[in-house]
Amino acid sequence: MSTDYVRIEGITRTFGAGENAVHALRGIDLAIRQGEYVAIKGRSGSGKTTLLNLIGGLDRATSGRIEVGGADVTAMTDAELLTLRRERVSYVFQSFGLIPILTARENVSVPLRLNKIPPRDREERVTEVLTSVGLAGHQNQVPGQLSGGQQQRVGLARALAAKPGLLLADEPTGQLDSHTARDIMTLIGTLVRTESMTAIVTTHDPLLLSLADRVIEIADGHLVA
Ligand SMILES: Nc1ncnc2c1ncn2[C@@H]1O[C@H](COP(=O)(O)OP(=O)(O)OP(=O)(O)O)[C@@H](O)[C@H]1O
Repeated sequence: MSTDYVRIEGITRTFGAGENAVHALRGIDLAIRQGEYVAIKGRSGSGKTTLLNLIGGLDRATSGRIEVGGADVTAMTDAELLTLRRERVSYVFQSFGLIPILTARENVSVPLRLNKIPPRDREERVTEVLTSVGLAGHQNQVPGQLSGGQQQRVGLARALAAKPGLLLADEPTGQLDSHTARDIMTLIGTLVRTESMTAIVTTHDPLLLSLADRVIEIADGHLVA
């Protein structure tokens, strides 16, 4: 039996007030099963990033309810949201977000240090995730010595390191050429299965949508049926 890992009910998000109010999300209802790989498409400004930020607890909804792994994110205190992001939800960014002076290994070990994983387990896990993204031979290079695709593989390895239940990726392939972008989207699909995660990825690229299990479209803050 499949269970929902993410449950979104009646979510709205309005920025500003009065005449200047921007209704970024106007009532979103959505359920995402555990282990599902979902792609969100929509034009620029349709609300994709806003939705991802609400699911990951980086922003707060104006109204509605979001559950992640059975926990009500919309009712959490700031401290609880921090714990959620450290333990259960991780992000991959379009701009990779790696620390330039740290090697690939050191970048990947950051979330494990934050979670106070003992050094031996940490080193083992870092080797495991870097191998699973195909970077076993590049562990001691800093981001500036890696290609864009390799840097995003480090970003993915870092996101996976602490075994999150949910991976959120906002345009993870936006800075990559089409061939590398395809490799990264395929890799996310493989990792979702091998690491038994749920993943939600936004993308503008129609060619990449077919790599996800399901495609959701947002237009003007609504889901398109
Ligand atoms: N912090 C903010 N303050 C005011 N308006 C905002 C804020 N964040 C987003 N918006 C507005 O909300 C709407 C949705 O933005 P959002 O970034 O979610 O779109 P998107 O679909 O991710 O776009 P893109 O594909 O270009 O990243 C836009 O009109 C945007 O200008």
